[in-house]
Amino acid sequence: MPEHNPDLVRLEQVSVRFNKQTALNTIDLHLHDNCITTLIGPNGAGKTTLVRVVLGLIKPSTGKVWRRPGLRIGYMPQKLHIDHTLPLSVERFLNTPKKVDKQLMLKALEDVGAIHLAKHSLHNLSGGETQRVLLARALLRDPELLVLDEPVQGVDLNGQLELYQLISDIRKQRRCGVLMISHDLHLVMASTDHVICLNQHICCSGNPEHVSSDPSFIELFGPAQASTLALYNHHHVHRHDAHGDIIVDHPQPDECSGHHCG
Ligand SMILES: Nc1ncnc2c1ncn2[C@@H]1O[C@H](COP(=O)(O)OP(=O)(O)OP(=O)(O)O)[C@@H](O)[C@H]1O
Repeated sequence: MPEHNPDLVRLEQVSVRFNKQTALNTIDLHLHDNCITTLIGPNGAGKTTLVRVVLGLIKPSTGKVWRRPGLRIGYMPQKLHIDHTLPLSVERFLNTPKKVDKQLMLKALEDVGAIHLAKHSLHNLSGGETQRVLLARALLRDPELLVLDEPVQGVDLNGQLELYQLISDIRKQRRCGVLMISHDLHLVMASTDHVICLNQHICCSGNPEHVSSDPSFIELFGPAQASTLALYNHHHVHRHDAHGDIIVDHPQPDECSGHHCG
């Protein structure tokens, strides 16, 4: 039997220029089944542009894009743009613009913990509930690749952690690939396999611990952010002995978690 190719999307030496401005510079990127890749970078770094290239909405000025033939992509936008004067239930929203299979819709709502919201008005949902409904909509196509543009925007801290956990669970259940944009590496650390730090070009990439100690990450985000991350790492790198007492494991500075996507 031929071996299953885990690649979903490959970008090779992709550059995007708008007029004379370079938004992306020679980007190499592989997205795989069952792997969460997070894009971080300052405002204007090209994160949304990169997502749009992956979605096929922007053609690169130079470089190559390959997608698995027939690839099903579920996309969760940053914000919901709807007319607040129109009454719209969650169920109806999920059936717009095209009616979807009811079982699929219920399964998607169940997977995001929002089945109880099916009949609710979309306009009365909290920030976290709205994001769950948007995520359910992205799941309707049974995607092989989920693309999430700042999925926790407008959500309080606890809600953000819950959403990242949910994204992690969805990946585990469906074994799909995930590409998401985040502004906050320390919140997303536990729920990502691979981080790409972008500032027009890829400044550094790897597992979250590796990226957080990379000099170019520290240069981009400043030492304060990096030391918060270092603290966060230390808090989480410990085990408990038979009595429940903490045994601290000291990580090596550039230790790799050994995780390989795919
Ligand atoms: N359609 C466009 N035409 C011209 N310039 C664009 C276009 N889209 C994006 N840009 C420019 O490209 C650069 C990268 O924008 P992009 O939205 O990809 O950044 P980002 O990292 O997603 O930013 P943010 O974190 O602020 O959302 C910016 O300088 C932006 O002004």
